[in-house]
Amino acid sequence: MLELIDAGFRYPHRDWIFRHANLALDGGITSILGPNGQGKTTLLRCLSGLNTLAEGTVVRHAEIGYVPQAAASTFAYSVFDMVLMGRARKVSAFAAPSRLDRAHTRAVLERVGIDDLADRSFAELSGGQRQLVLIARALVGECEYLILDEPVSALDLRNQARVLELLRDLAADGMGVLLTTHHPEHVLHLGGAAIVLTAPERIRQGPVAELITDAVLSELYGIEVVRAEVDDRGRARTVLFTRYDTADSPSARLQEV
Ligand SMILES: Nc1ncnc2c1ncn2[C@@H]1O[C@H](COP(=O)(O)OP(=O)(O)OP(=O)(O)O)[C@@H](O)[C@H]1O
Repeated sequence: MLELIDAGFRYPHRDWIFRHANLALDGGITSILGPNGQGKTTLLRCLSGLNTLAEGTVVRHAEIGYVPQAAASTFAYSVFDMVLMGRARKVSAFAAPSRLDRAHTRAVLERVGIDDLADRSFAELSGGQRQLVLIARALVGECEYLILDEPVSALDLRNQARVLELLRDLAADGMGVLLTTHHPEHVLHLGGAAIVLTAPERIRQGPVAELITDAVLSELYGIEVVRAEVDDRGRARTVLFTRYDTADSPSARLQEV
């Protein structure tokens, strides 16, 4: 449904963010991991059509809903209107939203768990609340592929869990889901596929179970990442932890050379 073929992107007068990239996304959940500044947002924007590739081709066979990273906002709209605006592509240019559009908006607010915020001003919300509103706004447009930039970065633990479950539900309903994250343990929980950005010409894609190993994560972040199995109500669950005493770790030595 989404594809990059020999794709390259660079900002004007800058080095390549990625080059000779080949990716094929066929639906389900795909998580993108990479260190700060490696190009995750840029890659999402290229796949969404918000940035234009410098080289190669992007193929888009799906209607895309894009959820940007939550940012400060001066929009004085109510949450309800803000989400309703996501319905725009379902409403003809000169038509007012119908009762059906309003009912759909209410249903999505409930599904995301923010119906109690409907009448609040978007500008007055916290970062986490805004993040949930932006997810609702993308969903209300009934896209086929939901692309989310760090959708849980501003959320507390319960809301992180709620959004992860929502993304799994949406994928189970047939929606493609592509997200960036700095939480490898969330990627293990979500399953599906992963994309790992290590360098402009080193972008790997594969099943989470095969690609997301201690060695790959340690290389990716330059800090030792170790997995452990814990008992989660009678079932084995993998958790990850980093070694903070990095002074003697192989990755610290690697960074020194
Ligand atoms: N508009 C721009 N003009 C020039 N350089 C940019 C622009 N936007 C981003 N960059 C640079 O491109 C690189 C990749 O940025 P990007 O936001 O895609 O990274 P990221 O992996 O999403 O980072 P983070 O995890 O910190 O959000 C960074 O070095 C950034 O400084």
